[in-house]
Amino acid sequence: MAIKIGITGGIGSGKSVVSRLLEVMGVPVYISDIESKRLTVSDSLIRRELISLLGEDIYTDGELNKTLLASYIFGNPEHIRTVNGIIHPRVRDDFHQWVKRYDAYPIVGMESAILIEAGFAGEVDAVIMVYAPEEIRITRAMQRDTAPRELVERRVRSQMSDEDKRIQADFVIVNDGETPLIPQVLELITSLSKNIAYLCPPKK
Ligand SMILES: CC(C)(COP(=O)(O)OP(=O)(O)OC[C@H]1O[C@@H](n2cnc3c(N)ncnc32)[C@H](O)[C@@H]1O)[C@@H](O)C(=O)NCCC(=O)NCCS
Ligand SMILES: Nc1ncnc2c1ncn2[C@@H]1O[C@H](COP(=O)(O)OP(=O)(O)OP(=O)(O)O)[C@@H](O)[C@H]1O
Repeated sequence: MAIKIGITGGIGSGKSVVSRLLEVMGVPVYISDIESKRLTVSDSLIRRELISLLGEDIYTDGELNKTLLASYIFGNPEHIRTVNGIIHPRVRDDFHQWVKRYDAYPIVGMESAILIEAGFAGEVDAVIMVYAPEEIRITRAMQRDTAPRELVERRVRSQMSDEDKRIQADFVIVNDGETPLIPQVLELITSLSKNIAYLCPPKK
């Protein structure tokens, strides 16, 4: 059975960059942002519940109205809980199916900014935190999304602070733009591989 790692970190921390490096090194990664968007379109239960919560406008020409959903959830903890309660159970089920498909791999990953908040940390064997100071994260997200500071800060405030997440992580990758990234990812793989050897001793 594959070792499952969760890759987390706040908006703009560099999870996608780290996940890409892991994939290049042979670790398949389930990207929750992408898969949850796919499910909001393809899963009839999610569609039905989002329409009954937010009306028909939540889908435009069959596509999710991301602007409407984002303005509903970000900045309102009650709304975010309701929407997460509709989407996250289906993401969890989908991840279980995905893991079965990648069972031949020694290590697989799940990337989610809200791995801990969403309770997905319980689905993985180790939590990897990609850490960058908040101001760097905000600047990166503003540049990447050509988004105003206020919008990015609202999303930052919808997430657990990275300082709190860091305490719960098994392994921290620092992505502050100064500490080299690749050696840290290699160290992570080496340390996980040692655990695999320990858990699955070679057959004689
Ligand atoms: C609100 C949506 C439509 C906004 O889409 P958009 O393309 O503008 O942003 P994107 O998906 O790239 O999200 C950007 C970042 O916002 C943050 N974010 C997204 N959803 C959440 C959430 N429920 N709680 C806290 N932060 C979130 C993450 O850091 C994410 O990486 C989209 O994020 C969404 O459908 N969110 C609800 C589903 C969810 O919880 N996704 C997170 C992974 S399970
Ligand atoms: N070490 C770095 N040096 C320079 N730019 C970086 C570095 N790490 C990440 N970036 C850039 O910062 C932006 C945010 O990184 P990335 O998309 O990986 O963050 P993320 O944690 O996946 O964010 P989100 O939660 O919003 O999906 C991207 O444009 C990325 O190219």
